[in-house]
Amino acid sequence: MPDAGPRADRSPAAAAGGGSAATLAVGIAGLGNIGLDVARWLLAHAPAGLRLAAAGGRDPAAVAERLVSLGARARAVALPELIEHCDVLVDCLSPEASADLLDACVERGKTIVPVSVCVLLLNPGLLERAKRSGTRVIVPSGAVAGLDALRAAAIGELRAVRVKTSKPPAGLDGQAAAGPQQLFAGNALDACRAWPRNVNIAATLALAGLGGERTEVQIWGDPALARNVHEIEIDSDATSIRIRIENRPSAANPRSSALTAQSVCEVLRGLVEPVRVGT
Ligand SMILES: NC(=O)C1=CN([C@@H]2O[C@H](COP(=O)(O)OP(=O)(O)OC[C@H]3O[C@@H](n4cnc5c(N)ncnc54)[C@H](O)[C@@H]3O)[C@@H](O)[C@H]2O)C=CC1
Ligand SMILES: O=C([O-])CC(=O)C(=O)O
Repeated sequence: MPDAGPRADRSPAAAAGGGSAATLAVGIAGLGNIGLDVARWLLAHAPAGLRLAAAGGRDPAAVAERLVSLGARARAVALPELIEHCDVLVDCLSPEASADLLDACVERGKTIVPVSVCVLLLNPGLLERAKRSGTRVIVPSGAVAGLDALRAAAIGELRAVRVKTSKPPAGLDGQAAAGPQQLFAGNALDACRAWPRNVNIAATLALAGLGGERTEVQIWGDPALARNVHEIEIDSDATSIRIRIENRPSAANPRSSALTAQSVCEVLRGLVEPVRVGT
């Protein structure tokens, strides 16, 4: 194995593309529902090697107030500056704001963890530029399960990936009907265009598997549901998988499942934990 030399930095910060400090500085863009949950976890439970260094938003004064209310000593900055203050940028913005931030960050050679995955599917140039510049993009599993097996199946002949998302009306901009109602049927690209805040899991499945054009998506509103339900079918030459996920909606934003923030925390934990379980 080639010797990396005496100056090679093997710290978590270096592995994440950041500086040489022993502690990874995490920046959170958007202290909304998911961003706040991730911040709370970092403040209360972050493993050694991770710290909340900064948060950014449209209004830095409002971000500063939120940080104070959490008892955090992290910096509050404007969004474009956030990347300067962290090794890992967790992007918890809604899609319309996330596109601009990711565009500014993909050439900075740091690590980005974006939750609005539809933005990546709709702008494939972002991932291409990130690859060229050595910017690491870690797409969290978010509200979906089964990506480990999907990625493994994609090594072989992946034949079909289908996802049916059903949410209570409050999770779908209040679309109410007397019974279950189909709101969309088509591919993941068109689903992301039409429902960018609601089908990030479809975008994630598409990136891991068959791509946006071949990943089949249905969206249903169902007033009888109390949870966000995702039914996934994966067929390949090696396996047939059926997954049913029943996610508790977040109290602060019923569109987003509580599992999403936990998934981001698990990504962050994985950056500093030597032991990894699962693909
Ligand atoms: N990957 C996944 O499985 C999932 C992804 N999501 C994505 O996560 C996103 C965030 O979810 P939540 O935290 O629940 O939403 P939220 O609405 O509570 O938070 C959104 C944040 O974006 C900020 N923001 C919105 N527009 C902005 C603008 N123009 N400029 C600057 N900041 C702006 C808001 O101030 C807020 O801090 C969702 O919009 C959705 O796209 C949601 C659920 C699952
Ligand atoms: O949180 C969920 O259950 C799914 C969701 O909103 C998304 O995929 O964007």
